[in-house]
Amino acid sequence: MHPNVTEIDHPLMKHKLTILRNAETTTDNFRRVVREIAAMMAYEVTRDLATEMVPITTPVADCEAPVISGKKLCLIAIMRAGNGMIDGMVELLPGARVGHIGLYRDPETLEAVEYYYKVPSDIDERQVIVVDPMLATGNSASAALSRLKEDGVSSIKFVCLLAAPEGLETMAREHPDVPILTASIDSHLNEHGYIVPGLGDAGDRLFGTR
Ligand SMILES: O=P(O)(O)OC[C@H]1O[C@H](OP(=O)(O)OP(=O)(O)O)[C@H](O)[C@@H]1O
Ligand SMILES: O=c1cc[nH]c(=O)[nH]1
Ligand SMILES: [Mg+2]
Repeated sequence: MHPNVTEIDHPLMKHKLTILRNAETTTDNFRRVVREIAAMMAYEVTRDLATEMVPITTPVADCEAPVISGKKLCLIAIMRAGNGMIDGMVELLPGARVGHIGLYRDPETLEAVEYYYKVPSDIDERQVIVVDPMLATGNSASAALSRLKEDGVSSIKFVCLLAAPEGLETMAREHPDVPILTASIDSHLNEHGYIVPGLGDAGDRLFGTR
């Protein structure tokens, strides 16, 4: 198992995940709840950001108060489904830059195929948070992380809604240095590489393409 995995244990998160898992949830509800969960995950994944004290004046007194310091943030969405999480995260992190990596999973081989790559030019100086709702075989996430490391990124975290044990194994083998935050570790992958019980195809459910 991966050395640094955090599974969020919170009733609000579990409740919202159940809405996503339910096959009867409509596209507009699915999209809205992904955005809400993503905001909660932004809160959780930034828990250890550095702060520094700055002098301010409240209506009552002068004081020193904390503000975020250290490396600037960059969110990276793995397209398509990762895009669904960006809006919720930037609501909490309005100063973050956003990059995109286009990857699709070949349905036969389950290998990740890259079709797009656009990230900020100073990506190597930023704290990077890669987001994708699904970690199934882990091939897509692993390819995205390898691509970012080629560009000199040294400080990376990975955030997903659902993780399969198989994907966590891939990440443990290929990226043990990258902390993973997930809303749930599910049971296993089925014969088509889908997470069980899962929520189906996240991209199709977000964008209504099936
Ligand atoms: O861990 P893996 O086995 O690589 O599977 C996970 C990937 O599959 C989904 O993307 P998909 O290929 O369906 O593309 P889409 O987001 O465009 O639908 C999902 O959003 C991940 O990127
Ligand atoms: O269950 C899965 C596996 C990969 N991609 C998805 O969207 N869902
Ligand atoms: Mg898909």
